[in-house]
Amino acid sequence: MSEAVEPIRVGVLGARGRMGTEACRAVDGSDDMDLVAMVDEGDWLSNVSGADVVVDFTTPDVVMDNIRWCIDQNIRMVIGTSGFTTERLEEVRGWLAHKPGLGIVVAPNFAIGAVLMMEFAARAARYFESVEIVEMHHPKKIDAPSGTALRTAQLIAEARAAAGLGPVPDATKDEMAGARGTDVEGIRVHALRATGLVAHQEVLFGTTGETLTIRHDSYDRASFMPGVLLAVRSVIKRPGLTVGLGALLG
Ligand SMILES: NC(=O)C1=CN([C@@H]2O[C@H](COP(=O)(O)OP(=O)(O)OC[C@H]3O[C@@H](n4cnc5c(N)ncnc54)[C@H](OP(=O)(O)O)[C@@H]3O)[C@@H](O)[C@H]2O)C=CC1
Ligand SMILES: O=C(O)C1=N[C@H](C(=O)O)C[C@H](O)C1
Repeated sequence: MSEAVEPIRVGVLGARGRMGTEACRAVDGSDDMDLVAMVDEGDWLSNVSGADVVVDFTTPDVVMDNIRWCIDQNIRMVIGTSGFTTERLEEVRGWLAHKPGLGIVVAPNFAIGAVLMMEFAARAARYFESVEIVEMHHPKKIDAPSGTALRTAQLIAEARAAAGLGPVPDATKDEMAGARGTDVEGIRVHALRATGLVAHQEVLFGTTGETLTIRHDSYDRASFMPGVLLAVRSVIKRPGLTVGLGALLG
């Protein structure tokens, strides 16, 4: 006789937001998960204390407090909220060092196509002297550049450094503020906002006589949900900090 497996108890932070609403629906529709708490601004964070895993889709200004609290309560987390600079990731890694066995997944983008776009960009980076990132989102997005663009820039910067590439060539001397985007670890990132968009990104590489453009489009937030569920299932048996969904895809 096989033993019955207990469902994973999941709490969602930012539950009334665009992503939180979708995540609650996806968790609720999963046979192996129970949605045990839906928390939004103004609700008690302690409502998630019975959860095995907390999913966070809030805002960059509150996510670090949420992480600190969940780590203190020994609750695993799956974090989709943006704003994770290298410094923030290091801070979370430091907190987790005191809790061996506890796992957190920070995924800048849960869409499979976006994960591949980042991987392909990291792979291409060493072959092109020039690279710029253009991220395009709906106008209700409060942060810029996007978490996906930040992560892509980090990965490209790492790959360039490993290949011994110098700075991206750019003769600009006379610049109106913002015209050349923002500098993320030496990579120029441009953020566009327009009604009708959901989440889109292009990475443009250039070298002598050719360019390569890698583009990903999410047209619907449903594109993120298989990745969210995969991360919830994975974090149960994955201690430490995992950055990006790539490591969970096999
Ligand atoms: N990793 C990924 O694949 C994806 C990540 N994202 C990221 O997820 C985040 C959320 O995006 P989105 O759903 O569009 O944004 P929304 O603004 O729609 O949702 C955020 C929600 O969090 C709530 N909130 C704010 N503070 C708290 C708090 N302290 N505790 C609990 N809830 C709180 C907000 O409430 P109120 O409105 O009342 O302030 C709001 O309901 C963003 O950082 C976004 O970039 C988005 C899509 C995909
Ligand atoms: O706010 C959004 O919508 C999105 N946020 C994430 C990000 O900042 O990269 C992921 C995706 O781009 C959608």
